[in-house]
Amino acid sequence: MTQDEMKKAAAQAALEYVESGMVVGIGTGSTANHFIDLLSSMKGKIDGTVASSIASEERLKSHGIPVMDLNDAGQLSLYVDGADESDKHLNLIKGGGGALTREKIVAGASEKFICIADDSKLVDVMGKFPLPVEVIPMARSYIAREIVKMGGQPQLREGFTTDNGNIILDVHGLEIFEPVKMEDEFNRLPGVVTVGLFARRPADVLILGATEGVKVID
Ligand SMILES: O=C[C@H](O)[C@H](O)[C@H](O)COP(=O)(O)O
Repeated sequence: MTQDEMKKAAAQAALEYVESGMVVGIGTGSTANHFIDLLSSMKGKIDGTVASSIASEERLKSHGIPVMDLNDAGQLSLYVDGADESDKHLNLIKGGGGALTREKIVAGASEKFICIADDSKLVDVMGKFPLPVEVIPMARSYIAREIVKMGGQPQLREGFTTDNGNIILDVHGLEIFEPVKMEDEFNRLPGVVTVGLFARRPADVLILGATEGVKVID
């Protein structure tokens, strides 16, 4: 099985959590794209979706799947999204595609968060994947200096602007032993919009595609 086939297998397994009449929160990235493509077979049964990025919104619409504004949707039953890394407690690093802020909002507004990934994403200690931080452009240098004081090596994601008009600093060299504490430390810095650590709102279920089949951790 290729890595992409594992992602698709995880996305297929997540479809089982979708029930008639639900409004489903939809993540961003290659694994979420598989989920969107598979969800099109159920588009007549669900009440709609809320997208976490412009890219996902466009893909949903291209399948004729209705997309709602989060402000009109109320609390969502389900959120399905990928991740860049997960630990065994289902704390996540997200934002490799730069969609972390809207993803964190939609995840926060959802009762259940199903994370779908291939099994290479499950790690003992997070941080090998550079931690994305969305930053207001005028705060770029200040936040970069603060990150260095915290022991990280920030790198500007060149030529990239988020859906919210901000920049991303990818932080290398971290070993994340206390994810909640680190999420709070980043959130305290004025100018940080969102850090891609999902520890205060981790996933509820992790579905991993693997060569030997799909594994579910909850
Ligand atoms: O901003 C992007 C998201 O957080 C993605 O969920 C994450 O980067 C994983 O993407 P992929 O499913 O392409 O590995």
